[in-house]
Amino acid sequence: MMTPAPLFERAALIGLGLIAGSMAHAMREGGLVRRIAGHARSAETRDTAREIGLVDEVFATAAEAVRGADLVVLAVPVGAMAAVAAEIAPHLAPGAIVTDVGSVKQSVIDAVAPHIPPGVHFVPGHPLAGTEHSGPRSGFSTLFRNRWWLLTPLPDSDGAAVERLAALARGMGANVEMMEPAHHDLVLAVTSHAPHLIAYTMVGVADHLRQVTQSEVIRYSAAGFRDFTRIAASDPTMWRDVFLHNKEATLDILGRFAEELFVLQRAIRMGDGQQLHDYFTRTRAIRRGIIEAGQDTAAPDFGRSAGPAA
Ligand SMILES: NC(=O)c1ccc[n+]([C@@H]2O[C@H](COP(=O)([O-])OP(=O)(O)OC[C@H]3O[C@@H](n4cnc5c(N)ncnc54)[C@H](O)[C@@H]3O)[C@@H](O)[C@H]2O)c1
Ligand SMILES: O=C(O)C(=O)C[C@]1(C(=O)O)C=C[C@@H](O)C=C1
Repeated sequence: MMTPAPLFERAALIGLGLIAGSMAHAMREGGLVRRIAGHARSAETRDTAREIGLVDEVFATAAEAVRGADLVVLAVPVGAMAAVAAEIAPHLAPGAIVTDVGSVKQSVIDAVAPHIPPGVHFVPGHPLAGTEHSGPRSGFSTLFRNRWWLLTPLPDSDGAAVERLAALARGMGANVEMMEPAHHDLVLAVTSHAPHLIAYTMVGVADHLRQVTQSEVIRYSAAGFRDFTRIAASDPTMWRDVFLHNKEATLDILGRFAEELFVLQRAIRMGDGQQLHDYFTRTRAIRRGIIEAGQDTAAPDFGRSAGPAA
Protein backbone atom coordinates (compact mmCIF):
# COMPACT_ATOMS: atom_id res chain seq x y z
CA MET A 1 0.00 0.00 0.00
CA MET A 2 1.31 3.49 -0.82
CA THR A 3 1.97 5.77 2.15
CA PRO A 4 0.07 9.05 1.75
CA ALA A 5 2.16 12.20 1.16
CA PRO A 6 2.95 14.19 4.32
CA LEU A 7 0.57 17.06 5.11
CA PHE A 8 3.48 19.43 5.70
CA GLU A 9 7.02 19.59 4.30
CA ARG A 10 8.68 21.26 7.27
CA ALA A 11 7.31 21.86 10.76
CA ALA A 12 8.94 24.17 13.27
CA LEU A 13 8.17 23.46 16.92
CA ILE A 14 8.87 26.41 19.19
CA GLY A 15 9.41 25.24 22.79
CA LEU A 16 10.39 21.57 23.14
CA GLY A 17 8.27 20.39 26.07
CA LEU A 18 5.46 17.89 26.68
CA ILE A 19 3.13 19.07 23.91
CA ALA A 20 5.74 19.81 21.21
CA GLY A 21 7.54 16.57 22.07
CA SER A 22 4.33 14.56 21.83
CA MET A 23 3.54 16.24 18.51
CA ALA A 24 7.00 15.38 17.18
CA HIS A 25 6.53 11.71 18.12
CA ALA A 26 2.98 11.56 16.74
CA MET A 27 3.81 13.42 13.50
CA ARG A 28 6.74 11.08 12.88
CA GLU A 29 4.75 7.97 13.65
CA GLY A 30 1.94 9.05 11.32
CA GLY A 31 4.28 10.26 8.54
CA LEU A 32 2.44 13.59 8.72
CA VAL A 33 5.44 15.90 8.26
CA ARG A 34 8.58 15.42 6.14
CA ARG A 35 11.06 17.26 8.42
CA ILE A 36 10.76 18.68 11.91
CA ALA A 37 12.80 21.59 13.22
CA GLY A 38 12.73 22.65 16.84
CA HIS A 39 13.76 25.56 19.01
CA ALA A 40 14.44 25.56 22.73
CA ARG A 41 15.80 28.45 24.76
CA SER A 42 18.07 26.47 27.03
CA ALA A 43 21.20 24.67 25.85
CA GLU A 44 20.27 21.79 28.17
CA THR A 45 16.91 21.24 26.42
CA ARG A 46 18.55 21.52 23.00
CA ASP A 47 21.17 18.93 24.00
CA THR A 48 18.47 16.58 25.30
CA ALA A 49 16.41 17.01 22.14
CA ARG A 50 19.47 16.12 20.02
CA GLU A 51 20.42 13.20 22.26
CA ILE A 52 16.98 11.56 22.04
CA GLY A 53 16.49 12.52 18.36
CA LEU A 54 13.26 14.36 19.17
CA VAL A 55 13.38 16.46 15.99
CA ASP A 56 15.54 16.51 12.84
CA GLU A 57 17.21 19.87 13.53
CA VAL A 58 17.54 21.93 16.72
CA PHE A 59 18.06 25.69 16.66
CA ALA A 60 19.10 28.16 19.35
CA THR A 61 16.70 30.83 18.05
CA ALA A 62 13.06 30.63 17.04
CA ALA A 63 13.83 32.84 14.03
CA GLU A 64 16.19 30.21 12.56
CA ALA A 65 13.80 27.36 13.31
CA VAL A 66 10.86 28.86 11.37
CA ARG A 67 12.80 29.62 8.17
CA GLY A 68 11.24 27.69 5.28
CA ALA A 69 8.64 26.03 7.53
CA ASP A 70 5.11 25.56 6.16
CA LEU A 71 3.88 24.76 9.69
CA VAL A 72 4.90 26.64 12.84
CA VAL A 73 3.66 25.48 16.25
CA LEU A 74 3.99 27.80 19.23
CA ALA A 75 4.28 25.42 22.19
CA VAL A 76 5.54 27.76 24.89
CA PRO A 77 3.71 28.96 28.03
CA VAL A 78 0.86 31.33 27.25
CA GLY A 79 2.72 34.33 28.71
CA ALA A 80 5.65 33.78 26.29
CA MET A 81 3.55 33.70 23.08
CA ALA A 82 3.74 37.45 22.30
CA ALA A 83 7.55 37.63 22.48
CA VAL A 84 7.96 34.50 20.36
CA ALA A 85 5.47 35.76 17.75
CA ALA A 86 7.32 39.09 17.53
CA GLU A 87 10.65 37.30 17.07
CA ILE A 88 9.51 34.91 14.32
CA ALA A 89 7.26 37.31 12.38
CA PRO A 90 9.90 38.67 9.93
CA HIS A 91 11.17 35.14 9.19
CA LEU A 92 7.89 33.35 8.39
CA ALA A 93 7.58 31.85 4.92
CA PRO A 94 4.71 33.15 2.73
CA GLY A 95 1.72 30.79 2.94
CA ALA A 96 2.92 29.21 6.22
CA ILE A 97 0.36 28.10 8.80
CA VAL A 98 1.06 29.29 12.34
CA THR A 99 -0.77 27.61 15.19
CA ASP A 100 -0.37 27.47 18.94
CA VAL A 101 -1.29 24.92 21.60
CA GLY A 102 -1.90 27.36 24.47
CA SER A 103 -4.42 26.46 27.16
CA VAL A 104 -6.05 29.90 26.87
CA LYS A 105 -7.24 31.24 23.53
CA GLN A 106 -8.40 34.88 23.57
CA SER A 107 -5.27 36.33 25.17
CA VAL A 108 -3.04 34.26 22.87
CA ILE A 109 -4.95 35.57 19.85
CA ASP A 110 -4.57 39.14 21.14
CA ALA A 111 -0.85 38.55 21.71
CA VAL A 112 0.00 36.72 18.47
CA ALA A 113 -2.38 37.90 15.71
CA PRO A 114 -0.98 41.46 15.43
CA HIS A 115 2.47 40.05 14.59
CA ILE A 116 1.33 37.70 11.80
CA PRO A 117 2.27 39.17 8.40
CA PRO A 118 -0.18 39.18 5.47
CA GLY A 119 -0.04 35.91 3.51
CA VAL A 120 0.68 33.82 6.62
CA HIS A 121 -2.29 31.96 8.19
CA PHE A 122 -2.79 32.00 11.93
CA VAL A 123 -5.10 29.26 13.24
CA PRO A 124 -5.11 29.06 17.06
CA GLY A 125 -5.66 25.67 18.69
CA HIS A 126 -5.65 23.70 21.93
CA PRO A 127 -5.23 19.94 22.36
CA LEU A 128 -7.19 18.87 25.43
CA ALA A 129 -4.55 16.40 26.49
CA GLY A 130 -1.68 16.56 28.90
CA THR A 131 0.00 15.13 31.95
CA GLU A 132 1.66 16.62 35.02
CA HIS A 133 5.07 16.13 33.38
CA SER A 134 6.97 18.67 31.33
CA GLY A 135 10.17 19.04 29.34
CA PRO A 136 11.66 17.39 26.23
CA ARG A 137 11.65 13.83 27.62
CA SER A 138 8.01 13.88 28.70
CA GLY A 139 6.33 13.63 25.27
CA PHE A 140 4.80 10.45 23.86
CA SER A 141 3.11 9.69 20.57
CA THR A 142 -0.30 8.57 21.89
CA LEU A 143 -0.99 11.66 24.01
CA PHE A 144 -3.61 13.05 21.63
CA ARG A 145 -5.40 9.81 20.80
CA ASN A 146 -9.17 10.05 21.34
CA ARG A 147 -8.76 13.51 22.85
CA TRP A 148 -10.30 16.74 21.66
CA TRP A 149 -8.24 19.23 19.67
CA LEU A 150 -10.12 22.52 19.68
CA LEU A 151 -9.44 25.03 16.91
CA THR A 152 -10.53 28.64 17.41
CA PRO A 153 -10.10 30.20 13.95
CA LEU A 154 -10.38 33.96 13.51
CA PRO A 155 -13.26 35.33 11.40
CA ASP A 156 -10.84 35.87 8.49
CA SER A 157 -8.92 32.59 8.89
CA ASP A 158 -8.29 30.80 5.60
CA GLY A 159 -10.62 27.77 5.31
CA ALA A 160 -8.02 25.59 3.58
CA ALA A 161 -5.45 26.33 6.33
CA VAL A 162 -7.99 25.42 9.02
CA GLU A 163 -8.78 22.15 7.24
CA ARG A 164 -5.08 21.27 6.80
CA LEU A 165 -4.45 21.80 10.50
CA ALA A 166 -7.55 19.79 11.40
CA ALA A 167 -6.21 16.95 9.22
CA LEU A 168 -2.91 17.10 11.12
CA ALA A 169 -4.69 16.88 14.49
CA ARG A 170 -6.82 13.98 13.25
CA GLY A 171 -3.66 12.31 11.93
CA MET A 172 -2.32 12.41 15.51
CA GLY A 173 -5.50 10.64 16.68
CA ALA A 174 -7.45 13.63 18.00
CA ASN A 175 -11.08 14.60 17.46
CA VAL A 176 -11.35 18.13 16.10
CA GLU A 177 -13.98 20.76 16.96
CA MET A 178 -14.23 24.46 16.16
CA MET A 179 -15.02 26.87 18.98
CA GLU A 180 -15.27 30.61 19.62
CA PRO A 181 -12.20 31.74 21.64
CA ALA A 182 -14.21 33.38 24.47
CA HIS A 183 -16.44 30.32 24.76
CA HIS A 184 -13.33 28.10 24.83
CA ASP A 185 -11.90 30.12 27.71
CA LEU A 186 -15.12 29.85 29.74
CA VAL A 187 -15.49 26.10 29.10
CA LEU A 188 -11.86 25.42 30.00
CA ALA A 189 -12.15 27.57 33.13
CA VAL A 190 -14.80 25.08 34.32
CA THR A 191 -13.27 21.83 33.11
CA SER A 192 -9.56 22.48 33.56
CA HIS A 193 -8.43 25.78 35.04
CA ALA A 194 -10.59 26.01 38.20
CA PRO A 195 -10.09 22.26 38.94
CA HIS A 196 -6.33 22.77 38.79
CA LEU A 197 -6.54 25.71 41.22
CA ILE A 198 -8.69 23.63 43.56
CA ALA A 199 -6.16 20.78 43.40
CA TYR A 200 -3.29 23.18 44.13
CA THR A 201 -5.28 24.55 47.07
CA MET A 202 -6.21 21.13 48.52
CA VAL A 203 -2.60 19.98 48.43
CA GLY A 204 -1.61 23.28 50.05
CA VAL A 205 -4.21 22.72 52.80
CA ALA A 206 -2.94 19.19 53.45
CA ASP A 207 0.63 20.42 53.59
CA HIS A 208 -0.37 23.14 56.04
CA LEU A 209 -2.15 20.56 58.19
CA ARG A 210 0.96 18.41 58.10
CA GLN A 211 3.03 21.29 59.42
CA VAL A 212 0.49 22.22 62.10
CA THR A 213 -0.09 18.65 63.31
CA GLN A 214 3.47 17.49 62.68
CA SER A 215 1.95 14.32 61.17
CA GLU A 216 2.34 12.45 57.91
CA VAL A 217 -0.96 13.59 56.41
CA ILE A 218 0.10 13.19 52.78
CA ARG A 219 1.73 9.77 53.21
CA TYR A 220 -1.63 8.26 54.18
CA SER A 221 -3.61 9.96 51.43
CA ALA A 222 -6.26 7.87 49.73
CA ALA A 223 -6.90 7.65 45.98
CA GLY A 224 -8.99 10.83 45.66
CA PHE A 225 -6.33 13.01 47.23
CA ARG A 226 -3.58 11.30 45.24
CA ASP A 227 -5.33 12.47 42.07
CA PHE A 228 -5.18 16.00 43.47
CA THR A 229 -1.44 15.65 44.12
CA ARG A 230 -0.89 14.51 40.52
CA ILE A 231 -2.69 17.56 39.16
CA ALA A 232 -0.93 19.84 41.66
CA ALA A 233 2.45 18.58 40.38
CA SER A 234 1.81 20.27 37.00
CA ASP A 235 4.24 22.83 35.63
CA PRO A 236 4.21 26.04 37.76
CA THR A 237 5.12 28.42 34.90
CA MET A 238 2.45 27.04 32.59
CA TRP A 239 -0.26 27.29 35.24
CA ARG A 240 0.78 30.73 36.51
CA ASP A 241 0.33 31.94 32.93
CA VAL A 242 -3.03 30.17 32.47
CA PHE A 243 -4.53 31.94 35.49
CA LEU A 244 -3.05 35.34 34.64
CA HIS A 245 -4.36 35.08 31.05
CA ASN A 246 -7.80 33.61 31.73
CA LYS A 247 -8.48 35.84 34.67
CA GLU A 248 -12.14 36.83 34.23
CA ALA A 249 -13.47 33.38 33.32
CA THR A 250 -11.52 31.67 36.10
CA LEU A 251 -12.68 34.20 38.71
CA ASP A 252 -16.27 33.81 37.50
CA ILE A 253 -16.11 30.02 37.87
CA LEU A 254 -14.35 30.18 41.23
CA GLY A 255 -17.12 32.53 42.47
CA ARG A 256 -19.75 29.97 41.41
CA PHE A 257 -17.68 27.20 43.00
CA ALA A 258 -17.54 29.08 46.30
CA GLU A 259 -21.35 29.51 46.25
CA GLU A 260 -21.87 25.76 45.72
CA LEU A 261 -19.35 24.98 48.43
CA PHE A 262 -21.26 27.16 50.88
CA VAL A 263 -24.51 25.36 49.98
CA LEU A 264 -22.93 21.98 50.76
CA GLN A 265 -21.19 23.35 53.84
CA ARG A 266 -24.54 24.57 55.15
CA ALA A 267 -26.20 21.21 54.38
CA ILE A 268 -23.50 19.45 56.43
CA ARG A 269 -23.90 21.94 59.31
CA MET A 270 -27.71 21.53 59.25
CA GLY A 271 -27.49 17.74 58.95
CA ASP A 272 -29.47 17.93 55.69
CA GLY A 273 -28.66 14.43 54.38
CA GLN A 274 -31.34 14.62 51.70
CA GLN A 275 -29.73 17.66 50.11
CA LEU A 276 -26.29 16.03 50.13
CA HIS A 277 -27.69 12.79 48.70
CA ASP A 278 -29.61 14.61 45.95
CA TYR A 279 -26.52 16.62 45.01
CA PHE A 280 -24.24 13.59 44.82
CA THR A 281 -26.85 11.64 42.83
CA ARG A 282 -26.89 14.43 40.25
CA THR A 283 -23.10 14.55 39.96
CA ARG A 284 -22.86 10.74 39.72
CA ALA A 285 -25.28 10.85 36.77
CA ILE A 286 -23.02 13.36 35.03
CA ARG A 287 -20.00 11.04 35.33
CA ARG A 288 -22.04 8.05 34.13
CA GLY A 289 -23.32 10.10 31.17
CA ILE A 290 -19.74 10.89 30.16
CA ILE A 291 -18.76 7.21 30.26
CA GLU A 292 -21.88 6.09 28.35
CA ALA A 293 -21.17 8.69 25.66
CA GLY A 294 -17.68 7.16 25.26
CA GLN A 295 -16.03 10.41 26.36
CA ASP A 296 -14.13 9.11 29.35
CA THR A 297 -10.89 10.58 28.14
CA ALA A 298 -9.47 10.21 31.65
CA ALA A 299 -9.15 6.45 31.19
CA PRO A 300 -5.52 5.27 31.42
CA ASP A 301 -5.57 3.72 27.95
CA PHE A 302 -5.92 7.20 26.48
CA GLY A 303 -2.44 7.96 27.78
CA ARG A 304 -3.33 10.31 30.65
CA SER A 305 -0.27 10.36 32.86
CA ALA A 306 0.96 7.27 31.05
CA GLY A 307 3.92 9.02 29.49
CA PRO A 308 7.46 8.97 30.71
CA ALA A 309 8.35 11.29 33.55
CA ALA A 310 10.10 14.58 32.83
N1 LIG B 1 0.80 20.33 29.88
C1 LIG B 1 -0.46 20.25 29.52
O1 LIG B 1 -1.25 19.52 30.13
C2 LIG B 1 -0.94 21.06 28.35
C3 LIG B 1 -2.02 20.59 27.62
C4 LIG B 1 -2.47 21.34 26.51
C5 LIG B 1 -1.85 22.53 26.19
N2 LIG B 1 -0.80 22.97 26.94
C6 LIG B 1 -0.18 24.25 26.55
O2 LIG B 1 0.94 23.93 25.76
C7 LIG B 1 1.97 24.89 25.92
C8 LIG B 1 3.26 24.16 26.26
O3 LIG B 1 3.05 23.41 27.44
P1 LIG B 1 3.91 22.11 27.78
O4 LIG B 1 3.09 21.31 28.72
O5 LIG B 1 4.46 21.50 26.55
O6 LIG B 1 5.07 22.80 28.63
P2 LIG B 1 6.58 22.37 28.88
O7 LIG B 1 7.00 23.13 30.10
O8 LIG B 1 6.74 20.91 28.85
O9 LIG B 1 7.28 23.00 27.60
C9 LIG B 1 7.32 24.37 27.33
C10 LIG B 1 8.65 24.71 26.74
O10 LIG B 1 8.66 26.08 26.36
C11 LIG B 1 9.91 26.64 26.72
N3 LIG B 1 9.81 28.09 26.83
C12 LIG B 1 9.29 28.82 27.81
N4 LIG B 1 9.35 30.13 27.50
C13 LIG B 1 9.94 30.21 26.29
C14 LIG B 1 10.32 31.27 25.43
N5 LIG B 1 10.08 32.53 25.77
N6 LIG B 1 10.91 30.96 24.25
C15 LIG B 1 11.16 29.71 23.90
N7 LIG B 1 10.84 28.65 24.68
C16 LIG B 1 10.25 28.91 25.86
C17 LIG B 1 10.26 25.95 28.02
O11 LIG B 1 11.63 26.03 28.31
C18 LIG B 1 9.80 24.52 27.73
O12 LIG B 1 10.81 23.78 27.10
C19 LIG B 1 1.49 25.86 26.98
O13 LIG B 1 1.00 27.02 26.37
C20 LIG B 1 0.36 25.12 27.67
O14 LIG B 1 -0.62 26.00 28.17
C21 LIG B 1 -0.30 22.24 27.98
O1 LIG C 1 -4.20 15.32 32.60
C1 LIG C 1 -3.67 16.34 32.92
O2 LIG C 1 -2.61 16.36 33.52
C2 LIG C 1 -4.28 17.63 32.54
O3 LIG C 1 -4.60 18.34 33.44
C3 LIG C 1 -4.43 17.98 31.13
C4 LIG C 1 -5.20 19.24 30.84
C5 LIG C 1 -6.60 19.15 31.50
O4 LIG C 1 -6.94 19.97 32.34
O5 LIG C 1 -7.33 18.23 31.13
C6 LIG C 1 -4.46 20.41 31.34
C7 LIG C 1 -4.33 21.54 30.63
C8 LIG C 1 -4.65 21.63 29.26
O6 LIG C 1 -4.62 22.79 28.65
C9 LIG C 1 -5.28 20.49 28.69
C10 LIG C 1 -5.38 19.33 29.38
